[in-house]
Amino acid sequence: MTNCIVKNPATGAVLAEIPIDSVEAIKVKIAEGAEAFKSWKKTSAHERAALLMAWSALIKKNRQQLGELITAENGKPIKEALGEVDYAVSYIDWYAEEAKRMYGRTIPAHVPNKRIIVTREAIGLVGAITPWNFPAAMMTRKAAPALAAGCTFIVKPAEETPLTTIRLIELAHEAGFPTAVVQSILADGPTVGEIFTSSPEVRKITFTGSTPVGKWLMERSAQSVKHMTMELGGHAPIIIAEDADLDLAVEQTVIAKFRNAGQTCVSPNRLLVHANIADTFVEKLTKRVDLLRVGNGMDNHNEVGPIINKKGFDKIVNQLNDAVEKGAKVVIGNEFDFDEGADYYFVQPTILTDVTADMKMMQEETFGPVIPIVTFTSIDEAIDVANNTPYGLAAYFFTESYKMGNYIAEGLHFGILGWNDGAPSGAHVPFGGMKESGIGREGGSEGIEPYLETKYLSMTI
Ligand SMILES: NC(=O)c1ccc[n+]([C@@H]2O[C@H](COP(=O)([O-])OP(=O)(O)OC[C@H]3O[C@@H](n4cnc5c(N)ncnc54)[C@H](O)[C@@H]3O)[C@@H](O)[C@H]2O)c1
Ligand SMILES: N[C@@H](CC=O)C(=O)O
Repeated sequence: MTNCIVKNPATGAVLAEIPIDSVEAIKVKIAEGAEAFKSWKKTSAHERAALLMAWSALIKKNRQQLGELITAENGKPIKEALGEVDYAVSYIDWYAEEAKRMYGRTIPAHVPNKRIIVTREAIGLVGAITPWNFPAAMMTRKAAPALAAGCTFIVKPAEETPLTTIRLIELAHEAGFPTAVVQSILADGPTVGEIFTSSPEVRKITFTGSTPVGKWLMERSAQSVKHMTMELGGHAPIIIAEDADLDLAVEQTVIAKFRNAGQTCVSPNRLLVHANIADTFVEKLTKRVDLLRVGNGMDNHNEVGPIINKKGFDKIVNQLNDAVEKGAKVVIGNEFDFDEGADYYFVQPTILTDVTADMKMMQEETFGPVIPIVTFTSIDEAIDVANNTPYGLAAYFFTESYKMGNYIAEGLHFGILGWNDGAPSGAHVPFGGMKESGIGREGGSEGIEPYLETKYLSMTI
């Protein structure tokens, strides 16, 4: 591959053809990033904060253009894409503030004539790898804390959606960041993975993407003992307890599930509903889902965009066929609008009942607008089913009882919990997963920690 062909997933039209970086060119950029670290780490936190604020201002000024770029290359509805720009910039604003709070401490010494000072310093050059589903936010969620901490940064966006990243990096340079401090590279994943993991100059890898690729990067990085942040796949459950506010549960389920056509790491993949309210809930949910309009995200009326590519579409169809063959009932959906020649793929929002644990979608990430529903009769059973996955990213539950809510929250083994809340993400919270959903947290005061090392100085006075 010498060129990266970027397509509009809603139409299959080619948006851009961009030359990919050669291995040599990537190595040069890594060397430049490592060299730039020597002076960048010495800048003051206030100076770095000011540059982040200048970058944020330029992104806000270019909000509409960036939103349209996201919709063009990712497909999500323009309203969501503009929301993603705001979400992306909120990480920059947050870490512009956090840059100034990288506090150290002093430790009382064990003898009178010693003083001990603990400081935090930047790790070095960070290699970032990002997915296509949030081309702006997954990048700034890494770049902002890295730059705030004093690290230099080099990002490889997904081949499906590099245009947003390229534009964001241009804006960073326009804001005043030195060219070698924040860079992007364009090449296929395995090539960059190979280079990043084997480079002694890349001191940290921060990756958002699938669990198998994350595992591969971790294995390879062991050789040079790199710092790693892994934001990997998920298989979120929603538990609807018997006393849940069903209208609220329906509204929040729709928000959580159909954002980005279900192509979101925190998207619910299983809906567990108490048997006594299942019929009412399914009826209400179906009525609401029936209202969702599917189509090109540039049309403001559409709420569910296309699937990113044929590979993603085939996976969804395969899971649906498997479920139906094994006895699932289609309440709504399981319909498609696609054209392999033109290369676009839409999936109608789908609800399935009579779902069983042996169906593929109950174990694998679907990454599409599909809700499989299973029923339960006791909350302990629901918690066990919810936890029965190697993933541990997000989980949601709906109950009006504070006792029940706390009981469920304590029983769930997931990094992110939404109680009566289908949209728990934000720059100010520690986003991340347990088990095979990842290592480390992004966002919040926790999100800058992975870019810092601890050093202490012991002085005899
Ligand atoms: N936990 C989170 O915060 C989070 C956020 C968004 C997406 N995700 C996950 O990302 C996945 C969807 O994205 P995807 O299908 O593009 O994932 P993916 O792992 O195939 O690709 C993600 C990125 O990794 C690159 N890549 C692929 N193979 C590589 C390799 N061998 N070495 C280095 N880089 C490589 C890709 O080019 C892309 O840039 C889902 O599993 C989703 O849950 C997780
Ligand atoms: N949508 C997630 C990112 C993963 O896809 C978020 O809320 O940040």
